[in-house]
Amino acid sequence: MHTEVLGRSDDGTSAAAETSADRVAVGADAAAFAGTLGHHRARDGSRGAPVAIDFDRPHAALVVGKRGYGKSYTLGVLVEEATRTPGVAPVVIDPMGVFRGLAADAAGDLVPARVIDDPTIRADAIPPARWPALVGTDPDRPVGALVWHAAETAPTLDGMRETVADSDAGGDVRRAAANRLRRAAEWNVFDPAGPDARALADGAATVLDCSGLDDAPSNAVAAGVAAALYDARLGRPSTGETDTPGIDRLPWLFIDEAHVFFQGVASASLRAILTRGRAPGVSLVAATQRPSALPEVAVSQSDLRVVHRLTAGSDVRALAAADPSYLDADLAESMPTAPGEALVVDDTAEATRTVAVRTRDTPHGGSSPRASAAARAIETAE
Ligand SMILES: Nc1ncnc2c1ncn2[C@@H]1O[C@H](COP(=O)(O)OP(=O)(O)OP(=O)(O)O)[C@@H](O)[C@H]1O
Repeated sequence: MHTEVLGRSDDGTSAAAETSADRVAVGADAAAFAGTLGHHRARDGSRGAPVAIDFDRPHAALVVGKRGYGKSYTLGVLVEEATRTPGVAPVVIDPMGVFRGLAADAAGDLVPARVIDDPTIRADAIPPARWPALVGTDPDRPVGALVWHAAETAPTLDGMRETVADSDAGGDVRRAAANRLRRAAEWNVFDPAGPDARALADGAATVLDCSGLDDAPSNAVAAGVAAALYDARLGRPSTGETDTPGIDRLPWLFIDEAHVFFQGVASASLRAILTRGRAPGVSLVAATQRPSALPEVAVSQSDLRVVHRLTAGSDVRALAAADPSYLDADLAESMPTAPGEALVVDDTAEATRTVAVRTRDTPHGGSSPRASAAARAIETAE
């Protein structure tokens, strides 16, 4: 049965800008650069032809849906497929610790993946202007201004703390800034050695487990990793580095609970990928149950939208704002009803498809614990 590849036009090209991926694809089997998402689902519920997603060109994708309808599960399917695609470097920001199963044994082809339990970034991966917000202070107040100055002066958190200690600001301001930076040090996410874009782009998927971190340090990790991957593809040194750690593979950054990151200090780095990532070949797949909490640019810049069931009017409206003319029915009326079912809006082919997303080849860790399952387990043990 013919596989339809979403995100790719009939002649095999996509709307995305030319990148070095073109060179990789020359003479190669185009199917190797597409990943199976599932099958077409007809109106009567019957299963149609396979549907794949294009991994040859960079894309900006959204996966949305209310709790329990398969958003994280589908993100996992996409990571599995990206990991099996040559020339792609998948990196997952995992705020809930539900993608750890990607590193377990897979059914079918290997899914080479590693989990990093304590992700770190360089302090200077966060632009100085964003340091005050990161540590919860106002850049227009003396404490925030001192934190900003420290970030401009020193590339490491230790160096920033020294700058604050040595400053001639008033005692209260100095103490308050020192306290903020001490708390940031307690997050244990700042390390002058990390992350290395080349290590992240060695071909295996990397899952950055942020489940032990609050929103602010999780945002710091996402911002630092996004900036490192973007800079590496541009072949320019990340802040503070002297060499140019270019990477050949095309990074795909997968972010679950994306609203947390678009509302935090990571937002600017994610927006940069959305608006300028195609030329250097950096892709973003953002998943959220609350599309209305994303900035408008996250919806308008996405060229692939995988829509699981959504019922809140504000969320449906946020997506409908990007509703293309080729979506023939009202988005609310086209909403999938069952978990694992999705409406895929493909701007490249200017088409929508109803897809039954395939089952995971690695264990999915997202289901909520259920009392009924616990009771059954206790009964079996007795
Ligand atoms: N394509 C699928 N095939 C089989 N089962 C699925 C599929 N998609 C979802 N499910 C089932 O639905 C459950 C809920 O999916 P998932 O954990 O992805 O929900 P979610 O929308 O991400 O919710 P949350 O916001 O709580 O993370 C999964 O644990 C799985 O059992």
